[in-house]
Amino acid sequence: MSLSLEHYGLSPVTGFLPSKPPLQRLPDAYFAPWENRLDGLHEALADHSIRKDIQKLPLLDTTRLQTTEEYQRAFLVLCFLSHAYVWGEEEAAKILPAPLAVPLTKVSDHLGLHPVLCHASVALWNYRLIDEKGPLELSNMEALATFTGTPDESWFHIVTASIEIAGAPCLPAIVSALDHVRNGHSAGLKASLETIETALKEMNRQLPRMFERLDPGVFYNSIRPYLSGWKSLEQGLIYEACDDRGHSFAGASAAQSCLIAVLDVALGVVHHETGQQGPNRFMLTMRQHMPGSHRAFLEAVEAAANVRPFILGLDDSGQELVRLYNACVHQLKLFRDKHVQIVSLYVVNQARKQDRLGPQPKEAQQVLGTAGASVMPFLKQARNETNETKVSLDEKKSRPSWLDWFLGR
Ligand code: HEM
Repeated sequence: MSLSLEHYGLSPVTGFLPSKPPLQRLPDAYFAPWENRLDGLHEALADHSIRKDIQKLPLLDTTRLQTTEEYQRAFLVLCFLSHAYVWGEEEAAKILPAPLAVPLTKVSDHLGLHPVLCHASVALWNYRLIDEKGPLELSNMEALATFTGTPDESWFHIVTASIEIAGAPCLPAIVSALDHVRNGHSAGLKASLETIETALKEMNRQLPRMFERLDPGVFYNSIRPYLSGWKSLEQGLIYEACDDRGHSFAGASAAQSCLIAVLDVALGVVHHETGQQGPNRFMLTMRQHMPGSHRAFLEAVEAAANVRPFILGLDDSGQELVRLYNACVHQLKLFRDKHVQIVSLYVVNQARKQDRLGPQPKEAQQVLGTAGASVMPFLKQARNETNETKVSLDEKKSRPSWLDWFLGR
């Protein structure tokens, strides 16, 4: 049976972004203490008054939240306040106070997320349309929440969101590609792959726009520290009045983008542990930082993934489909090429500048991302694995056929 995007709360137009712009405030005035504290967050961070303020917050009852949109807004507000609380003073906090910890844990459980900032809270649910009647595109978007109040940070969040928008047509195309393969409908599969290739090209056009208004120094020194999770805290973070143990959750990273993960599984790109055999554990962990319904969609596509085995089973008359399949994989590889350049500029070079690392490339490879990955070897391997997924006609002859794959399931 065909996968239904609607069933997973996804839109054929906006993809993993909500079909309507996110709430800008929680409508119930009961939640005003949270919303008021988020207003001017960067000013409170600049004058180091944030912890004192947050400690005065009341412990609010999340059962008053009604809709999914309200839960998403509450999650965003509580995540921004929590990261401001932990990282907002010279020494990181070790305990998240109950007025944040309790509602954040409840709201994140409801959404199928960990109680920590993630790609959904910084990019998917964090934009407004400048002209409400205007188009959903970068020039008409602004971030709802930032830590720094800088245009750079807003740009960082909305360029990321605009890549999700550019990739949205991939979702219905992936669903139809799975159906066409199941029905042996080559013409339909061709149309689906063409849509995916076009969308990936648009994603690749959006990604370098990051350079236009995001200053590397501002990103590395001012924005990035707030995106970090709790892995660098020796005992992890204790969520007061929830449980007694420390939690070492990863921070926000677009490695939690379900879009890229779903493109990988749909096209049959497999990622291994860096320099080793076996599945890439970091990428699997990132799935736990995707909203539960998005993760469920990813798993459903993964369970049904049939495009690559079908392509491998084609005879010489299927060359056009092989070419199209390779074109999609190539665009995904180009995305990772551009991403490696971005990470070199915004993370590795900045880390070197700070003298935390020596000038040797080998040492620079030890830089960790906000989600805790050792960056360069991991990203380059992911890029190479994508490239190696391309199919050559010679290779096809030595691989198991589509029928072998189907019978082996
Ligand atoms: C200034 C912009 C960006 C920087 C500095 C950056 C940095 C990083 C870093 C350091 C990692 C390693 C994992 C970790 O976080 O620990 C990573 C992984 C990743 N990032 Fe980004 N990133 C940026 C923008 C984006 C955007 C806009 C996307 C797509 C929406 C994206 C998608 C990914 C993906 C999918 C991974 C996992 C590795 C892979 O699948 O190739 N990144 N990024």
